[in-house]
Amino acid sequence: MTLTNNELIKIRRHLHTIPELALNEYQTQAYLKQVINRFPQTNLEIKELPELPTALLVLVKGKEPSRNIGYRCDMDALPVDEVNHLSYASKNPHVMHACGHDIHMTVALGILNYFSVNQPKDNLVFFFQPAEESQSGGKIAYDSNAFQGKFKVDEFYGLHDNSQLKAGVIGCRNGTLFAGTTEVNVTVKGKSGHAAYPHLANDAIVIAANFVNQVQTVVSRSIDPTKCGVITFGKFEAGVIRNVIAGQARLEGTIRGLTQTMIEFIRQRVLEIADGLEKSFGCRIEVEYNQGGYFPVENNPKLTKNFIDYMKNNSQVDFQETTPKMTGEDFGYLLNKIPGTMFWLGVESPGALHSADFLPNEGAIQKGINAMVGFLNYRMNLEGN
Ligand SMILES: CC(=O)N[C@@H](CCC[C@H](N)C(=O)O)C(=O)O
Repeated sequence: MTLTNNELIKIRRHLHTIPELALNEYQTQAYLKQVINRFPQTNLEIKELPELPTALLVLVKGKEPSRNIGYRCDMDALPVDEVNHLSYASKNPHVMHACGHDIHMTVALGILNYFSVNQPKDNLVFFFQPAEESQSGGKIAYDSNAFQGKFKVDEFYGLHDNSQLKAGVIGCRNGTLFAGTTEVNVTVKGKSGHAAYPHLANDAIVIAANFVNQVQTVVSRSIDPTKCGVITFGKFEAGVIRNVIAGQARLEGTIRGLTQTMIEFIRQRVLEIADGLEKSFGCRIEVEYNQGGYFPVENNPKLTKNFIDYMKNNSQVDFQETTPKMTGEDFGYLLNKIPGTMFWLGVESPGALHSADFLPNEGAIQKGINAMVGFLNYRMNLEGN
């Protein structure tokens, strides 16, 4: 059976109702298996990973394989409360597919469905990856030897949806597509006390507020204005009640750069600022970093040239060359180990990625499938590359 556009949309909508956070994608995995089990099984083989139990690897055996081509999509969602009133809105409280991974999985299923019906020349390895938003599922899979033996991958492709591109547009560039990131957790340890006696306490909220303000100068004052860096703190927790001075504050954020050197420079400046504030406020500030697999996403020059040439010269594809973006992706880790290409699929949403009103245009799904099926067929017939 070949999935129709209506069936693809039903699949995407079902996935949208069952969003799950990183490493908890059990309902999602069960549903993916249910869909894949309806495809012709002759050339398919499914593998699960004990080290990453919600992942799914699917091998499509080729007719005359000369290589294994990987296609990766991510499965997890975000802790966001959906505001769109949709018949297929999230049924899992406080969790939403606000980054479009439901679209990513549907496109992957569409491509997999096509090649389960039309046997490819090469072997194809589909990787349904948990934990892209945090915890680096791609890194866990690679480090636990997921891509070995029959499931070895010689080159990897993957997409991310883009709310700013028109629905169905394929965007890409050679070189760096996305930034590398480092998660940063900061704990400010002051001294709690009575709101009326600030001189006897050491207010962690005041210190943390100073910290947030001072780190803004790293990007604006310490970095060459022609280069890119980001520091965002998305979470700030402190205090228990209005009339007790908070003794502790905790911040969670992300540091980003287009190169590893930039990321390390920002990390160093943040430590220096924390050090300075410790001295001036007489407190303790603990800074922890975790880069995991969020390396800059570096597209392979040769494979990406092939990809862009195909997309540009195909009259059915609306292609746009894009600039690097400060979004992160643990596909950067896989591309650091295995050559490949990441690209954008336009979904033209009124709400941005990661926002509660993210609403991708589903017209992008079939276009993304067609573009990638066409590219994979072209790639499999390219000799000597
Ligand atoms: C495409 C996208 O939005 N990816 C996430 C990746 C998160 C990386 C890591 N957890 C961090 O926050 O640094 C992004 O936020 O860009």
